Amino acid sequence: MSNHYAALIIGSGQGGGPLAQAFANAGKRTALIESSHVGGTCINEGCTPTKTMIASGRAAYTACGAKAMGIEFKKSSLQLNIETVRKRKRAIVKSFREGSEKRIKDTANLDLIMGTAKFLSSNEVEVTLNEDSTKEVLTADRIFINAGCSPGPLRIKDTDVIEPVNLLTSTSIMELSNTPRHLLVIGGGPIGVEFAQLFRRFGSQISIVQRSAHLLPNEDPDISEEMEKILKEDGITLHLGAQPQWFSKVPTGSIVLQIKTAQGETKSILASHVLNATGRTPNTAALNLEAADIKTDARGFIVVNEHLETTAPDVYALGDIKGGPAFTHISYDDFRILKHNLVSHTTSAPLSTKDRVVPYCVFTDPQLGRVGLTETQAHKLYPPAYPTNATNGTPASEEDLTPTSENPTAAPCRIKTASMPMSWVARALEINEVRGMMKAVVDTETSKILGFACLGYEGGELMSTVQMAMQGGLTWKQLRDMVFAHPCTAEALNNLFSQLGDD
Ligand SMILES: Cc1cc2nc3c(=O)[nH]c(=O)nc-3n(C[C@H](O)[C@H](O)[C@H](O)COP(=O)(O)OP(=O)(O)OC[C@H]3O[C@@H](n4cnc5c(N)ncnc54)[C@H](O)[C@@H]3O)c2cc1C
Ligand SMILES: NC(=O)c1ccc[n+]([C@@H]2O[C@H](COP(=O)([O-])OP(=O)(O)OC[C@H]3O[C@@H](n4cnc5c(N)ncnc54)[C@H](O)[C@@H]3O)[C@@H](O)[C@H]2O)c1
Repeated sequence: MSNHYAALIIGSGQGGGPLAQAFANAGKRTALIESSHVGGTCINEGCTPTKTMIASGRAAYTACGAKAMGIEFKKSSLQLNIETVRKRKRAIVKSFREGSEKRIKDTANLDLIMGTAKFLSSNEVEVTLNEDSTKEVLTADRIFINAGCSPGPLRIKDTDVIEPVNLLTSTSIMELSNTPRHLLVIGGGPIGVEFAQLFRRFGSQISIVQRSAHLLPNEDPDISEEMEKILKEDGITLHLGAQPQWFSKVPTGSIVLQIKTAQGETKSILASHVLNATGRTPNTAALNLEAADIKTDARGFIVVNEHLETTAPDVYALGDIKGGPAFTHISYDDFRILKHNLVSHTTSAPLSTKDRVVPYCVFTDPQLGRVGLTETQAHKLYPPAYPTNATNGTPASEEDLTPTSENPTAAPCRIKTASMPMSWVARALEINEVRGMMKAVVDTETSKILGFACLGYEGGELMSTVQMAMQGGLTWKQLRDMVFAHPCTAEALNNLFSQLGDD
């Protein structure tokens, strides 16, 4: 059998699996190489298991809040059975993975090869097979890299004093058979906040140490502050703007992290376990990218253009390994772009990643659904025509922005925002889910909605509703005046956008 393929895909992540099937279904001989398990991070270690476990956390939260809704447990107290949580998580992961594996194995023209790929040149890959460590050399007309990312190293001094079983990653934490007594979460990104809240609900004491001034630092500060308020209400201790110094251990066995606080003071935090949630690094080490002259950026991510082409001819990268937004739906959209451009061969213009809308949802409870520009980003994109106070960084006042004979070009800022607490939403009050807020960013010149955030119950769903409106070209005025079914959460959009005026 020839070792030459029309398409060779490295990694069966959220883009790689479907892309392999698309080539094979188009009659192209295709190989999909996977070093670990089919389905990649999302199914095995990312979205699927975390959201399954978070649903258990939600059940605990709801049960604890049931009394306020008039439902009381009379005989037994509430207890966590982590073994059941873990079993349920494993079963769902297994069913998703086996489903993907079956679809791939049932596809004609597609060889699934379990092993680790390494470039020998831009059209030659050596695979070390998992089964017996033998090596095979494969060649291909086109090669696609969908090898993803892994938890990055924890760059704090004296990390080695922590017993390996107590130094957790987003993967190992989901396999614990006991909940940590005190979990110290380093990093306040999506992984940090989701696990912090989950394990708080499972009964752990939680501290988060976040280097930047806010959790989820890419959000507007008012959204991050609302998230911080919610997590504090849940009993989580936050150390924001804190610089971790070094780890040590006390005779009782507890781990101690010394931090410099935002105020410059030294503080010690005691913990039983540490979760490293400081970010993920691309899986490029095994790939020998130099042999194919595939360039990476300063952080090690593969450099691609808007058509996902790397610096090597006929070699493409998709998903997290190319940097940028690291989400399942983005990896899948990369697949759509490549399929359109290289498999479907439609006569329409090639698709690209340029100006792609990137929605996402952080699965805390309540969720944070976000799409489009934040207020901070919108102001950068559309600065006021006459930012009088730019020198001291404060926004120009209405007066400063009124055209006068001295300042004829003065113009008000075209960006406006509307926000309101979830406690104003009838549906939220009825179901006793009033935590959070929603916020929209609009362009007053075009009436376009530029961005939307909902930190609220099922916030991802409301965000998706607004996303559809944005992508369909609806204006904020149309949403302000649209008839939504009462009492759905979406009817709150009438109230939110009414704040921007009734003309
Ligand atoms: C804890 C956690 C929670 C997450 N939650 C969400 C969420 O709720 N929503 C969301 O959109 N995203 C979430 N993500 C991110 C999401 O999982 C990724 O963005 C998504 O899986 C896309 O990954 P990918 O397609 O780039 O590759 P991956 O899914 O990472 O797959 C890469 C595959 O390549 C294989 N591989 C690597 N190197 C080689 C090699 N040399 N040879 C052969 N095979 C190789 C790997 O074994 C892996 O199977 C989460 C991530 C984590 C870690
Ligand atoms: N619901 C979702 O969509 C979801 C959930 C989980 C993960 N993800 C994806 O996974 C990716 C990785 O998530 P993540 O949270 O690990 O990474 P991240 O890079 O988003 O966040 C890491 C945070 O850790 C902080 N940090 C880094 N080093 C630190 C240190 N030494 N001390 C204190 N703080 C430190 C950073 O300031 C940053 O805010 C995300 O980009 C996201 O796209 C998505």
